[in-house]
Amino acid sequence: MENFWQACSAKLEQELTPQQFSAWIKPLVPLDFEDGCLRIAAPNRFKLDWVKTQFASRITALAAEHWEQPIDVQFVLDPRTNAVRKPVSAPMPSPSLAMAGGTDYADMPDPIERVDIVLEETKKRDQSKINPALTFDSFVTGKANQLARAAAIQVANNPGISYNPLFLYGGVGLGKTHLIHAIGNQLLQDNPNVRIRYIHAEQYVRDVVTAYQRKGFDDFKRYYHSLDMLLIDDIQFFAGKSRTQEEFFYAFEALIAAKKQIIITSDTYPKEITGMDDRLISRFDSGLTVAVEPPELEMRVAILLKKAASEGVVLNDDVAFFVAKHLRSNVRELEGALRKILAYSRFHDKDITIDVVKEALKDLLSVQNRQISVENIQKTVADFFNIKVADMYSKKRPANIARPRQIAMYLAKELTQKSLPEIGELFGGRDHTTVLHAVRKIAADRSKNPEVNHELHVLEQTLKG
Ligand SMILES: Nc1ncnc2c1ncn2[C@@H]1O[C@H](COP(=O)(O)OP(=O)(O)OP(=O)(O)O)[C@@H](O)[C@H]1O
Repeated sequence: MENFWQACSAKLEQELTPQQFSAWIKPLVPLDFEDGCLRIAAPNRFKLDWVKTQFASRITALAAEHWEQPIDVQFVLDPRTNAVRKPVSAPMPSPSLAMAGGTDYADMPDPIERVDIVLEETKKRDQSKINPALTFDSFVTGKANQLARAAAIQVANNPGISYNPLFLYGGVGLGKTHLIHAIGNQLLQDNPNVRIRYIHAEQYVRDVVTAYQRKGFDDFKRYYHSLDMLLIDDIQFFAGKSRTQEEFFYAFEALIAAKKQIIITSDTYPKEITGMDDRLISRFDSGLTVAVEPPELEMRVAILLKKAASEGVVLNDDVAFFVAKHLRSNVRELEGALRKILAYSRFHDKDITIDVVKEALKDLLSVQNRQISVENIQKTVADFFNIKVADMYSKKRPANIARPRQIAMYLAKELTQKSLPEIGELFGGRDHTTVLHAVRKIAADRSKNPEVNHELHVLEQTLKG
């Protein structure tokens, strides 16, 4: 038995990382071997459960190899630990771990060991660069992101199996980074030992440059190729960086072949990324590609209410609607506005009313309104759809003109203070019912069709500058 355990330990030491080996294998003690049954003791219930789920099959296989027959390997709680087991009142893990779920420490008998494990998990979490605050729980769902969220949950539950790579794309501040951190958090919660890494593409480029300067590509490769999950954010930053793309290609191939999960975000869908190697583009599209759309009004309201509640503030619905109606571009902008409102109301010791919001967001709202005139909208929409500005006021009605004109009317109603008759006047003296019809039609299309929503979002962003 001793011989087997020595050989088995040596083998596992080669196969595992030093941290894994010393955390999980070193503390195991072989107890006895009788009638083809080997009993191995773990020092506490936490390690026992972990070893059973993670390493039992490998150790059983090594035992069968050693004795050249099937061996019944049983993992038990170390009897000596049980004898000295006392009630525990050790400190709980750090709030960040608790927030993200983390391990259930209640069963751990030894306070020192408990602290060790917490420290080890904290170190792993730090290395992973996963932000514990960005979880599925704190992610508000709506039409705009429900598909992306469903895909993210699927991947978090079946990493490396369901969709690989998962490619999330969408405009700035729409929650892509949040979602991929949420996947990472769930994985770390399910298995604190998982080797996972979040990296922004710009950092990856810098790492490639450093590896190049220090001739350290072997270490670089070893590290990235050994991960269980790689989360890479804003991959459009790889554009034109051929050496980075080459390295990433190797990492991609190695990870996918080993059924390790890759998750990528970008500001646009794979084929639209410029300056990217074709073989990478085709690989980005080989798993599942999902868009994260700009949030619709109800979702913007829900986000404001949730973010305010997490700050301990109950926001009135009318206030949330006012803010959501005026700030349409993205969630980051909403968060910034909320921070301003909360700071303003605290500083002036005032309740949060619409008037207070108008005051607090004075600059932001005036920027929103200042640049946008109906003429500006007509020109931008005409450019976008490649028609003449004159077609905005003309009586012509072919679809390629009528639709952009309706979109321009909708945007004029949404983004300016003009009334329906005023807008009608500016569109070649049309009746206000024509404008109303256009506004309703485009609003309905927007709520049903993510592509229309995306198109309008692009136009709004362009108009807001
Ligand atoms: N659905 C959501 N629910 C709650 N918070 C959200 C949601 N979407 C975005 N956020 C928050 O908005 C901020 C911006 O989101 P995030 O950084 O994930 O955007 P992004 O799509 O990655 O943008 P970029 O392309 O600029 O990196 C973050 O603080 C994030 O937590």
